Amino acid sequence: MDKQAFLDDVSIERNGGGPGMGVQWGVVVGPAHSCPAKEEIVIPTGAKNSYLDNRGSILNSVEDSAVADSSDNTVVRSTLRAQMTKTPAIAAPCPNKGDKSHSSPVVSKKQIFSSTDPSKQQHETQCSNISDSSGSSGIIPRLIVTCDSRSSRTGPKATAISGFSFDIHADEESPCSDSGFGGSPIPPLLFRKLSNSSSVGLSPASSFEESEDDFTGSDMELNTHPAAPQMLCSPDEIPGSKSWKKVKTMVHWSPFMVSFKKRYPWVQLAGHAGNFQAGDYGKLLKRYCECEQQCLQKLMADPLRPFVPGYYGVVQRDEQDYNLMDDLLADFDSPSIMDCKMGSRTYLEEELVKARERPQLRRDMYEKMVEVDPTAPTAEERDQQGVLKPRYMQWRETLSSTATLGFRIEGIKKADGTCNTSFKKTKHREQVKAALEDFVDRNPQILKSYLQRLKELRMVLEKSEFFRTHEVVGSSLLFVHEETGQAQVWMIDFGKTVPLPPPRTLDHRTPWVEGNREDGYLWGLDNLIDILMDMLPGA
Ligand SMILES: O=P(O)(O)O[C@H]1[C@H](O)[C@@H](OP(=O)(O)O)[C@H](OP(=O)(O)O)[C@@H](OP(=O)(O)O)[C@H]1O
Ligand SMILES: Nc1ncnc2c1ncn2[C@@H]1O[C@H](COP(=O)(O)OP(=O)(O)O)[C@@H](O)[C@H]1O
Repeated sequence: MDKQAFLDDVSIERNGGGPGMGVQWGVVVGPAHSCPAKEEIVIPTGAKNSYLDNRGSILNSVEDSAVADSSDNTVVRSTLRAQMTKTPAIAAPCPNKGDKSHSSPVVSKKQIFSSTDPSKQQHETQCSNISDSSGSSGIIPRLIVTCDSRSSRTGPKATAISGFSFDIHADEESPCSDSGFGGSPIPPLLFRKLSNSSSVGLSPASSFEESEDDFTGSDMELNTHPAAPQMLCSPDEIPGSKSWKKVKTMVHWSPFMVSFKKRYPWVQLAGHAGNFQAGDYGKLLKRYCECEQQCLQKLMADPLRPFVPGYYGVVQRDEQDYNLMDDLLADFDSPSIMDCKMGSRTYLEEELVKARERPQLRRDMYEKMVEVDPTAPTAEERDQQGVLKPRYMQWRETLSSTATLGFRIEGIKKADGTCNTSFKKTKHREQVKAALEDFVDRNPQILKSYLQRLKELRMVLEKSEFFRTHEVVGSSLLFVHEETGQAQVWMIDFGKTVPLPPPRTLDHRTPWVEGNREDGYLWGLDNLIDILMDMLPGA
């Protein structure tokens, strides 16, 4: 079986049998805040799709596996692992796009691959209708004031309070930055990021299991369902366990000619739940966001190309558009992963403007705030049980190292299976250093590899036309290494990376004042490199 069929629509064809014969789907679902799967639900093949759609919020970090039962029926079991991410999303519109729906060009698979050729990329930037805010809106306070405390909250529907719209259903918001800044309406309960401190977030330092391998049928048609990156997961499948490998070896030599090839574990460390699906082998589908599409497309023709996931265009699955990109974990067997959100600012300037024009109170953000620090909300905010998104974002920035170092750790998952997304208060240099030391297990080789890669990245960033001409906000560096010493870093998440109106450029180091659009990305990278240098033996 080729890679194409891998992780595509499922049909298992036994020798002489029809598609789907004897297939059952066992979906193991765990609570969103804990990694290991808990409860098992067997779903008939036909029902799987809608089930998965409905449970999109738990569809991350999953893998495929197959076993052959004693009666020679091939059974595909799908284990859905609760993710380390935020709540579900259906689409991911770009910043400054009022319309959450979109009609993007959907390309065929042939087209997808031709789109990787930068010379053929003719798609003009559509995301550039972002006004230059400098000087256009008069005096703009850096910190957004909260609502009038005399206002009352009247119920679950959006309510106007002293000129603010109370947006109780934050879940209705776009994951691509629009939300809470006067964002546009989208279907209810579809979008929201799951805070790692919120009730739907992850428990800190949780551990989880990963299936090591996967299977393909070389002599039979086997496609896994697109909506379900899957894994087999049972309580005894602890990391490093070889028992499952044995089963698969057995299947490999079964009369059904199932063959296996190496399958890597996939983990989503941060971001919006339900945003990702498995693509063909080594590829990921990320829910479509026009801004991200534009960025990735341009990046394929920029010197930064080796530092971002390969991008293959827009694909449609179950009437949903996705950006198809490389899965950066594909070349790793047992990776340790870290997501660092770069920059000194985590919201776009245009979002501030929107927030002033159409302020919306966010109860979910208020709750996330209170969960971390009950004393954080002002009296007014307590009264309103809501905060404005910019206020929340700025609070997060000053609570963490974003404001002081220009980056923050969002999550770490180590090869030993432990994961930690509880870095909201990791603020000071020494705290960050301790977390980084733990991440690399004080392994100087890994440290050096990371440093080399980051220095290369910095060099390329400094000469990248793309970087110079974009405000890069909310983008992360994804660190991936394994014990062998292999260590890589990539830039990911361009959902809030927007072009500047020509001929403006940024140096990404100048401190931000509203209007200058600076994002502090390189300042953060300088600090990150400096801390890592400090960790070198003898430093
Ligand atoms: O990390 P926590 O504290 O949960 O806060 C999140 C992050 O700041 C998200 O930024 P990022 O996407 O850069 O991770 C942001 O998404 P966007 O600004 O992208 O939309 C979420 O806004 P909402 O999606 O509006 O909830 C916000 O709730
Ligand atoms: N190309 C990729 N390859 C592997 N993992 C990825 C890739 N892109 C994202 N991830 C995983 O998903 C997480 C969230 O990604 P991100 O793009 O920030 O999502 P969102 O836009 O929902 O915030 C990352 O922390 C990482 O763990």
